[in-house]
Amino acid sequence: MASSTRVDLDGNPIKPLTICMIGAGGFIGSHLCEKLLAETPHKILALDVYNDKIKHLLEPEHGSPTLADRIQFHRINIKHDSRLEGLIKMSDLTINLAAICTPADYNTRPLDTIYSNFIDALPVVKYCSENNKRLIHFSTCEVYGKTIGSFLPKDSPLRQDPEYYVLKEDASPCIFGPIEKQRWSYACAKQLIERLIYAEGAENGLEFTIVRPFNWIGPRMDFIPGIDGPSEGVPRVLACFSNNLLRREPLKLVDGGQSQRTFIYIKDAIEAVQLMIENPARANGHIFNVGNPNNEVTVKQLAEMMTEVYSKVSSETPLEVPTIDVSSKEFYGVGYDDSDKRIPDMTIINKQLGWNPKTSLWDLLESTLTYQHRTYSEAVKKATSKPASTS
Ligand SMILES: NC(=O)c1ccc[n+]([C@@H]2O[C@H](COP(=O)([O-])OP(=O)(O)OC[C@H]3O[C@@H](n4cnc5c(N)ncnc54)[C@H](O)[C@@H]3O)[C@@H](O)[C@H]2O)c1
Ligand SMILES: O=c1ccn([C@@H]2O[C@H](COP(=O)(O)OP(=O)(O)O[C@H]3OC[C@@H](O)[C@H](O)[C@H]3O)[C@@H](O)[C@H]2O)c(=O)[nH]1
Repeated sequence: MASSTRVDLDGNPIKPLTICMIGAGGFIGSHLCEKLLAETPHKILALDVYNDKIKHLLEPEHGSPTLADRIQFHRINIKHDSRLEGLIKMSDLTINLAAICTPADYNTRPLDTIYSNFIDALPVVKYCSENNKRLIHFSTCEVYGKTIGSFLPKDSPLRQDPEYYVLKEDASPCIFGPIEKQRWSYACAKQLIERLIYAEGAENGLEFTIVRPFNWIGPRMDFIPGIDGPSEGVPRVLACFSNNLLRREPLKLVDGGQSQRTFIYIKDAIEAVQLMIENPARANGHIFNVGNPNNEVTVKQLAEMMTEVYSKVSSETPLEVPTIDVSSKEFYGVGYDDSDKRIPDMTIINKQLGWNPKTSLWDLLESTLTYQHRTYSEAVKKATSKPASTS
């Protein structure tokens, strides 16, 4: 529990903060709220349109009354709510997590995606800048787009050279596909809001930190279609594959599952965010990659590992044919495109905050799939065994 003698990385006492957390009810927000309440004295003004994932923190009867005293939920849609500026003014720090951030939306709802990731973030940046409030803004690793290496001939030896694929905050270009590949609507909107925040820092002195998460995964990520989200909804890959495993269906590999990702355990990643919150002098003015370069797999390898881990934690035998290939057009529709490979360079975050990820892919999948099995397996069994309606 929080003690009055907590110090930052330079040995200075950490002052209790009031934090305006926008998008606090989502996957990352729920873990950040949990950690800040458990380990720090900070107060949270939690803004979101939903609060299901933080309900356990808001109700004193389920948690400690002292924890619930330090979090206040405000059901606010930041698109149109005049309370936003007041809440930012009341806080020492604003953390903006709100976004449409599932790839299935980028090419099918590009307008909503651009509005959510650029236009809706504008007032947040403006209020922080005008009121001299610090901002931690969540961007994405997708701003890098494709690697330089992906444009080299398939057999070029340069493809093996890290210079052609490792993603560096202060050196790598942002490479997106053509406009008709609407997949890039999200990355492009995130890039423009990064540039705007950076410019507010340069011209108006805004104190900011930009976070580029590289595939953070863990419990409470997205939803299981037909259980706690729409039946036809397409969440991110962890939830898609969890859903397939829970329903004993083959896992769908988009375009053969050849794209590569590095996955990081949410609990490791949240430690980096806490360091940013509590070390403003080291974090202000920086853009940070937050990922685990040691956990790289192709999506096909991820599917195979998840199948093995799920079989272990559920004691169910895997399917004889555990995966099937599906085209991206069939799975996501027209305008889909993909990032080929995402390895974060860790130099800047290491130097500024001394942070390193810890958890291996196997271990993080084991704890996450144990959670998925415990949380959803009964509900999925019930849903799949329901007799057809007779009315
Ligand atoms: N999880 C990852 O690996 C990952 C990777 C890259 C970037 N990010 C970024 O991190 C942030 C948080 O991601 P997440 O994984 O927690 O997603 P999430 O969808 O679980 O959380 C986003 C939250 O924002 C809320 N929100 C959206 N629009 C809002 C609005 N207009 N008003 C109020 N609330 C609104 C949603 O209700 C949701 O609870 C996003 O900006 C996302 O782009 C996440
Ligand atoms: O069922 C599925 C789902 C997804 N996939 C593939 O798995 C890979 C990862 O897909 P995810 O849904 O997790 O999303 P991506 O990694 O492409 O993008 C994510 O990256 C960072 C964030 O900004 C967002 O959370 C999201 O854009 C993609 O190659 C996708 O095509 C499958 O093969 N099968």
